[in-house]
Amino acid sequence: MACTPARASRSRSLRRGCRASPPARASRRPSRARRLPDAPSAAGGPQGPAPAHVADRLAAAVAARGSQIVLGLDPDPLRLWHGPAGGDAAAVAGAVEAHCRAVVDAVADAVVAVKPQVACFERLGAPGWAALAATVAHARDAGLFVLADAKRGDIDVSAAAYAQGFVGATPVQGGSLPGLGADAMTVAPYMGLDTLRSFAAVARPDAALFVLVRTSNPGAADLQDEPLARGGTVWEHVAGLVARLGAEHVGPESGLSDIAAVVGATQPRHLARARELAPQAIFLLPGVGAQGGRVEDLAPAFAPGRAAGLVTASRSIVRAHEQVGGSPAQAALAEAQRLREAAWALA
Ligand SMILES: O=C(O)c1cc(=O)[nH]c(=O)n1[C@@H]1O[C@H](COP(=O)(O)O)[C@@H](O)[C@H]1O
Repeated sequence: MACTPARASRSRSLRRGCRASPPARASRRPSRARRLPDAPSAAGGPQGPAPAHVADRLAAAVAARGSQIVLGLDPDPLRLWHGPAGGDAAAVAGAVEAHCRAVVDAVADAVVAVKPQVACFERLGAPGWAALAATVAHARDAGLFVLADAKRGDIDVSAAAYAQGFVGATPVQGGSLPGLGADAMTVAPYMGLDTLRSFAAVARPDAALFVLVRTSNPGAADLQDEPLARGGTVWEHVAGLVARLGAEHVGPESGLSDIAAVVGATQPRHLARARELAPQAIFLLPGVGAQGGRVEDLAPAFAPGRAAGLVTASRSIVRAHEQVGGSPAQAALAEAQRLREAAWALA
């Protein structure tokens, strides 16, 4: 089929299909930048075409949906909304998928993204991966940005393979095989900047990386807070690397980069310094609720704008009914809405 300008302008996917693609292009996942803005916004109406840069796309979605909340999906087979799951891996994975679909359906109106914790699916083997893929597709159909929480890190070739699996595609004879199709993935920085570059080479231009900078767990202090001989701490150095890599690809509309930082909400005293070191990075803020963090303490994260801070919560939303009673769906939506309002009031 001939590639006309009109056809090529319809979508980024079509544009890709119409141009001569070098092999490196084949390693990138098929673009689905159009999905988020066409989804119903929190205010109700359909939105216009999506910006091209992933951070601009996310910022547009935050504005359209009126939410900076990320729904964490960490399904535990013994604590599913429809009851504990048992049987073989296929049966348990089926129950996990049904649970995740129900959770997404319940809270989609109050959140901008989902963050499936991939270990919770991978532990179920091949059926678990299928459940993850179905959950991702369901979240995308609900208009949500998808952040695969994989926390990968490895040397260049292996980093590329991980990235192809989550946010890219794998070049094969005669074409490429799509990966999971996530908009972003979490990565660990401790193998160095060259490995982050290898992830970024696959993720760019469509997907984002969320780099662990200062995590929410108590043991984060063991390594990340260690002082460096030349001054500063390990995590501050990582924040600098995030800023350096991110400065290469900043969204023209949002001013935010495609290299984001994970900064735990449990130690909010670090936020102002992190923001100083990485002024254009989107911050993912885990640790609210079950780990003791409070949205009210997170204001420095949002200094560059509303989309610069994403508050992620898993247990406090999905298990809200265990605290307040009532139906799991209603309790989850109420908690997600409470978080949304608290975060929105800060920016
Ligand atoms: O990258 C993450 O999402 C993450 C980073 C971090 O510093 N701390 C942290 O708890 N998480 C994730 O957040 C989820 C737990 O969230 P809660 O249930 O809300 O505490 C798990 O999937 C963790 O892997």
